[in-house]
Amino acid sequence: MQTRAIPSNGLPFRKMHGAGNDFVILDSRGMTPVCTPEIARKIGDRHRGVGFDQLAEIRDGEDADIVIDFWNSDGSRAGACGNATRCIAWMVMSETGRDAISIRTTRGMLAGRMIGDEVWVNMGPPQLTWQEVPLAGDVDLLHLPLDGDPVAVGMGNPHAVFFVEDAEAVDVAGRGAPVERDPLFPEATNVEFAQVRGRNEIRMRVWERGTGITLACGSGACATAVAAHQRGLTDAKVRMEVDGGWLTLDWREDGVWMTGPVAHVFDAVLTADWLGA
Ligand SMILES: N[C@H](CCC[C@H](N)C(=O)O)C(=O)O
Repeated sequence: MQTRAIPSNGLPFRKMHGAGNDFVILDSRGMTPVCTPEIARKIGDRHRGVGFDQLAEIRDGEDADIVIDFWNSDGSRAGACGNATRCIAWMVMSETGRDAISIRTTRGMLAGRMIGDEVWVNMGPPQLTWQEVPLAGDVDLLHLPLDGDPVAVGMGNPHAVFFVEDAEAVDVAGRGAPVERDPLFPEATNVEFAQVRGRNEIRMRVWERGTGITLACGSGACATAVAAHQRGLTDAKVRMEVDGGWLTLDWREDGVWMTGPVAHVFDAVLTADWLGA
C-alpha cells in the first residue's frame, strides 16, 4: 500500500482503550495512510515509544463511512480488532452525532450502532470452516487435535478457545505462546482460556497473536462466546469478564454483536525527529 511521508510538524495520534485493550489511533481520513510495519513497531515499543496492544489507522472508505487497518506491536497486521472497532465507532459517532455507521476492515463490512448510551459493533458472522480460520487441514473445529481439546473459531482472525476449570490458575503465557505458533495454524493464532460460570457468564483470559497477554480482546471474546454456545455450554448472549473489565456478546443471525466500555485517554503528537522522518 502506498504511504505518505511523516509530516515535518509531527504525527498526531489518539490513545484509547476498551476494557484495558489499548490502542494508538492514527486518523488519516482525507489523506494517504502513513503506517508501515516499522512505524507500528516503533510506536508500539512501551519503553521507547508510546505502546499499544494494537495500532488502528482510520482512512476514508468508498463504500463505508470509514476504513480501519489494524497493526500488532510486532509490526504484523491484525485481521480484526473488536475493541478498537468499538472505540473508533464511538469516536466517529460522537463526532458526527449519528447513531449508526458502516466500517470496512479486512474482515469485511461491519456496523456500529449507538443503542441508548452503549456502542455496539457487529463483528460479523463467525468463520466455522478450517479454510476460513485458517487451519492446516480438515479437522474437527469443535475438538481440535491439541492437548486441552480447544475449539477453533475465525472472526476475521484465528482463535483457539480452551475451556478450563479455573481461568485464574492458567499460565496464559506458558500455555498460549506454544499454541500461537502450533503448525495447525498456518497464520498462527490468538489463544483464549475460558471458564464458564453459567449459561450467561464466562470468565476469559487471552494470549494475543503478535502481542502477548492483553487485558481484553474483542474478537477473542466473540470467538469465545461462539465456541461456548456451539459446545452447548452457554446461551447466545453472554457477559464476559476479561482482565480489564466486562464485555457483552450477542451471537445473532447477522453476526456477533459486542458492547463494553470505551475510554479516550489523550491526544498527542509524535515528533518527526523521533519518528526518524
Ligand atoms: N485486541 C483485538 C484483537 C487483536 C488480534 C490480533 N492480535 C491478531 O493478530 O489477530 C480485539 O479486540 O479484537
